[in-house]
Amino acid sequence: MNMKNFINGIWTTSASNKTTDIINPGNLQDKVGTFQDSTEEDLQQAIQSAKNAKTPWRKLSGATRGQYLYKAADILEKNADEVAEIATREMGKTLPETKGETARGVAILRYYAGEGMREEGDVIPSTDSDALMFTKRFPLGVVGVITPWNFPIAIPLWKTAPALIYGNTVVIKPASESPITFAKIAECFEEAGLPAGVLNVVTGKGSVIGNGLSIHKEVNGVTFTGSNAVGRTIGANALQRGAKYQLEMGGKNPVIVEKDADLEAAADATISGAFKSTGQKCTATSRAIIHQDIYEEVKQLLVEKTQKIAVGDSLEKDVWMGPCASKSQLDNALNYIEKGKEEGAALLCGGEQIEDSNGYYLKPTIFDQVDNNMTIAQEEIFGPVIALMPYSTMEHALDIANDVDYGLSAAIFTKNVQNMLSFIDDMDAGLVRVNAESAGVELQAPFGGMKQSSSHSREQGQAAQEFFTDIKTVFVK
Ligand SMILES: NC(=O)c1ccc[n+]([C@@H]2O[C@H](COP(=O)([O-])OP(=O)(O)OC[C@H]3O[C@@H](n4cnc5c(N)ncnc54)[C@H](O)[C@@H]3O)[C@@H](O)[C@H]2O)c1
Ligand SMILES: O=CCCC(=O)C(=O)O
Repeated sequence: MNMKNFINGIWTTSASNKTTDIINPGNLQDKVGTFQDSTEEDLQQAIQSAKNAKTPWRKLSGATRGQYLYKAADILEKNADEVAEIATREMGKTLPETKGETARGVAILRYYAGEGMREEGDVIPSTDSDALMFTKRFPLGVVGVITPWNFPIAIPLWKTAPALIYGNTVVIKPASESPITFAKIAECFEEAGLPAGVLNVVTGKGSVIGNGLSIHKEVNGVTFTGSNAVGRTIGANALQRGAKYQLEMGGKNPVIVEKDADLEAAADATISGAFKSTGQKCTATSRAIIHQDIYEEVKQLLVEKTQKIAVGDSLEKDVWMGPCASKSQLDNALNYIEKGKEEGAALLCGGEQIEDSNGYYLKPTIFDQVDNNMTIAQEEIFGPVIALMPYSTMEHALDIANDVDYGLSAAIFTKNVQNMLSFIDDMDAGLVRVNAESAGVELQAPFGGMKQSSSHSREQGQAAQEFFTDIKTVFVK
């Protein structure tokens, strides 16, 4: 597909007359399509069209806006196989994973469609007995949405759907690795009859289009998911001009395995958390902190299970782990592996690219003898690499787990209630999971990180209302 920008309800080519190719990272002969290498002029048109559409859209009832989302959900459900296959070909996640993600996208749309009928304010008793005091929520106006490639369906939808239902209009810049996936979703909104200008899609370089959204004075709010380096700049740009912003960024997520845990279940969850989606989830497990008494046993289990992982073309049946999403993702993971070896960690398995393959395939990798000061224990790798570390007491485990700049998600495996409670209270992470892997976000619950993982806001569930609306306190007498 040769994707165009979607501006004011029309699929439009960029003023640059330039496009960029998208190549399947699992099969370098497979050209998935092209996208527009857009300019500031294209972005300006998209923002203007979102601005023109914002008052009529805001004036519709929430229930009416919800009907568009319900229709888009039905169309996405009908097109699910096509959307999932494009997503797999663009960013390399396996087909069962992208099918699951498409179903999640449908559910996100339906959840927020229902939001159009739910309460949006509180009545607060006034000190004046003759007065009525209440709060009412209002949309921000034009919202800029900047998204990564690793959840190319769910993340754009968990931002766009609440933005729209609460009455905002949207200009979205999807990641350059997975824009066609979002074009397919935009087509669902188009087919659902969404009024022109309410949703606009502009592709291109992050430094031009993403940055442009963050500095444009007509963009009232910016919601970003991606790396910390980029997020910091976007936040600073938005703050400087007084726009609302929300940043969801990286993680360095631990799993703690206590000696009383079901070790098989813990090992399975560690493998799944670390290597599903080729380790490219913000919630991926990248550190396994294991009680010293069971360390060798768990290590053995992890290595045995990892050696059985079928790595290959994500469109093929029975493949469990696909390629890295791009050459730069592969190179980045390989650099961290080299760094791990240089700093003295011991490679237990993996650690190298799969030669003779037709894509960016990396063997799932486990490191032993990792010190928490090592780079591989501190920095987000965003690839299929896990570092194992032993601990002696629960306090020690939590010290190791918390000794990083990030605080997105964390898991523990234990049968001991006191350990569970200590973990829930003392683990600095926005998502803490007990006897479950570190990845796994539910659309109806708040999601976001502590420390450097987030701007301390939350996405999804009802929490999304906090970002996508402003509150007015109304006093009537
Ligand atoms: N916390 C979360 O919810 C969450 C979810 C998914 C991914 N992530 C994080 O995302 C990262 C991986 O995604 P990525 O590689 O796409 O991240 P990225 O920061 O490189 O890109 C994210 C988006 O920002 C755009 N961008 C790039 N440079 C920009 C600039 N100068 N100004 C404005 N926009 C710019 C990109 O084009 C893309 O659309 C990881 O760090 C991962 O942890 C976080
Ligand atoms: O990459 C970040 C999102 C993670 C997620 O959606 C999940 O773990 O389910």
